Amino acid sequence: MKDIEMIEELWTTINDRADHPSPDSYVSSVLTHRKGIDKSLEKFGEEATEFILAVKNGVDQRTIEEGADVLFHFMIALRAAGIEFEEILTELAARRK
Ligand SMILES: N=c1c2ncn([C@@H]3O[C@H](COP(=O)(O)OP(=O)(O)OP(=O)(O)O)[C@@H](O)[C@H]3O)c2ncn1[C@@H]1O[C@H](COP(=O)(O)O)[C@@H](O)[C@H]1O
Repeated sequence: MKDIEMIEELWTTINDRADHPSPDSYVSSVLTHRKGIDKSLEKFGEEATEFILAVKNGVDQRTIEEGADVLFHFMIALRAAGIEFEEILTELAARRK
């Protein structure tokens, strides 16, 4: 599977978990949390901090795992904020030199 297709599939899954919450779903648990959008923002902040600390300790497999956590929780926060992933890609594309 191409990397971009994997990201697209994950975005579709996140939206599906948001639209059809399931008790077994981690994504649903964040998006339906009593704290509302604050839960996804809190998780994104935590994962970003963990990534920074991991990099400061030297790049290794753990750094990769923390990086994946940051991207995953960023995508959940986007959904919570009502922002389409496509909008981020469009903005990045507009900045191309
Ligand atoms: N990529 C991930 C992914 N990365 C991390 N995690 C989960 O994210 C959680 C974060 O770990 P933490 O240690 O921060 O969490 P915690 O302390 O248990 O949680 P909090 O109480 O702090 O929220 C763990 O439970 C991991 O299992 C993920 N859960 C799901 N996915 C993807 O999301 C899809 C949908 O998952 P579900 O919503 O669970 O169906 C899956 O098919 C995967 O592709």
